[in-house]
Amino acid sequence: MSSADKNLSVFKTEGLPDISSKKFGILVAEWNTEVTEKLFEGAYQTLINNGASPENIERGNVPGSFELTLGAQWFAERRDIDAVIALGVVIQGETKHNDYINHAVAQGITNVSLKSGKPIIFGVLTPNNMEQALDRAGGVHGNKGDEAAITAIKMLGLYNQIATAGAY
Ligand SMILES: Nc1c(NC[C@H](O)[C@H](O)[C@H](O)CO)[nH]c(=O)[nH]c1=O
Ligand SMILES: CC(=O)[C@@H](O)COP(=O)(O)O
Repeated sequence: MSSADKNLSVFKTEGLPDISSKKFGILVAEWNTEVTEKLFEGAYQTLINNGASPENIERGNVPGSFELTLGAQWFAERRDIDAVIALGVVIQGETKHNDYINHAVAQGITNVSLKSGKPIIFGVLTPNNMEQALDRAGGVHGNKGDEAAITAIKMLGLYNQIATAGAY
């Protein structure tokens, strides 16, 4: 299913957990900032709209998407951070460089999530061109930042469910 079939900003909010005390790290890559800033705004506002406190959302900037993994590890190592959202836009160029970045970041973020036991959300667009990027940053296909934020919230809810069930 592609983004054309499932809008990134359309999701159910029933049954979401209380995140008023949860703390989020949001990493933003500094390449293609005309898009990454839209992703950040989407992620930030979605967290606020669903109960997060502004003082519990901490932003960090990284030079490029390749650095999202290490930034996510640094955030995840902090005891007060409950979830991390990693935002970037890697646009296909003339060479295979984008492939190497995309695979490295996807695997790296997965590894940090498994190592830390915390939700580390892959909010990275990997478009062929700028038009496709903008379509997924508040355009016709919604905002990847919205999706990343709601994914973080849902994973925190799943953790509560699983951890609570095993508490007795
Ligand atoms: N071309 C893009 C990059 N390239 C930079 C890398 O992410 C990295 O910072 C560099 O290779 C040094 O380690 N980054 C993006 O986020 N988006 C691009 O389109
Ligand atoms: C993903 C990138 O780093 C990309 O912008 C590099 O472009 P190119 O493959 O044309 O060198």
